[in-house]
Amino acid sequence: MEKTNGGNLIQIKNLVATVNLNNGDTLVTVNKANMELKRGNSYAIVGKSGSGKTSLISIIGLLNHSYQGEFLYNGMSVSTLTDSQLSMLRASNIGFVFQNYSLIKHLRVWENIELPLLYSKKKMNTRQRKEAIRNLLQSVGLEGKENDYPSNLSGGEQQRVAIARALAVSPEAILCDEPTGALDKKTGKQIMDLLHQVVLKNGIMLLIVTHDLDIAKTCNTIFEMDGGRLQCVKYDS
Ligand SMILES: Nc1ncnc2c1ncn2[C@@H]1O[C@H](COP(=O)(O)OP(=O)(O)OP(=O)(O)O)[C@@H](O)[C@H]1O
Repeated sequence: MEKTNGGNLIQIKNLVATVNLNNGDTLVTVNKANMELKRGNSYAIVGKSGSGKTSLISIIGLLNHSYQGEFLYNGMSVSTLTDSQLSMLRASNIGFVFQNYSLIKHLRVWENIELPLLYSKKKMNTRQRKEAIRNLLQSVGLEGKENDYPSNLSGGEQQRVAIARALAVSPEAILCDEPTGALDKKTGKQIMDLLHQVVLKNGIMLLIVTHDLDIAKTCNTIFEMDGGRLQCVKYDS
């Protein structure tokens, strides 16, 4: 896919998402949202509980394809892609980091990081995967932990594994839903420092959803959601 479009990795225009409630009503979760998300930049979405943050990031992460409006990825309309093309685009280009780390408990650290490499279109042999995993562990400061199980690691260390797993496919975007939500303030700051360091180094677009304004302020741009409406409240040129 060609990487043009003025540095925009993702553009959404007048994006609307709805859910059908049990009582027959329709709830608008995302109401005419507009965003331009560029490579190498970081973005935060803040807003009250229920304001639509997760609904929006799920669409941007290609996890939910049910919306109206325009969604361009690398200048190409996502609505023209088939389900399998969307899955491949997501698996090969987007890394996810969640509040609860979402590691597979019965797999060792290195096996958790290996999983996206096995599903990506960027095929590697066993030796290349081992080398990639060693480099990834080094980049998140977890050398020597490759054979541990997630339950033997601290919360901060588990989130570092999740970041290494997100980085494994050399993604164009990393999307995080409350990445520091389960961590103390100091560890949360270390995780954000790490995220900013790896996205800058690799020219990745970082988008985080957070309740924590101090965490949001570490990003170039802050959006606020309120009742499904999205507004840009801070922008660094
Ligand atoms: N599948 C669904 N069925 C019914 N209501 C839904 C569904 N998904 C989302 N909602 C509602 O849509 C609104 C937006 O939800 P969303 O999870 O996007 O908010 P949020 O800002 O991420 O909230 P939080 O910060 O608590 O995670 C909420 O009122 C939620 O209850």
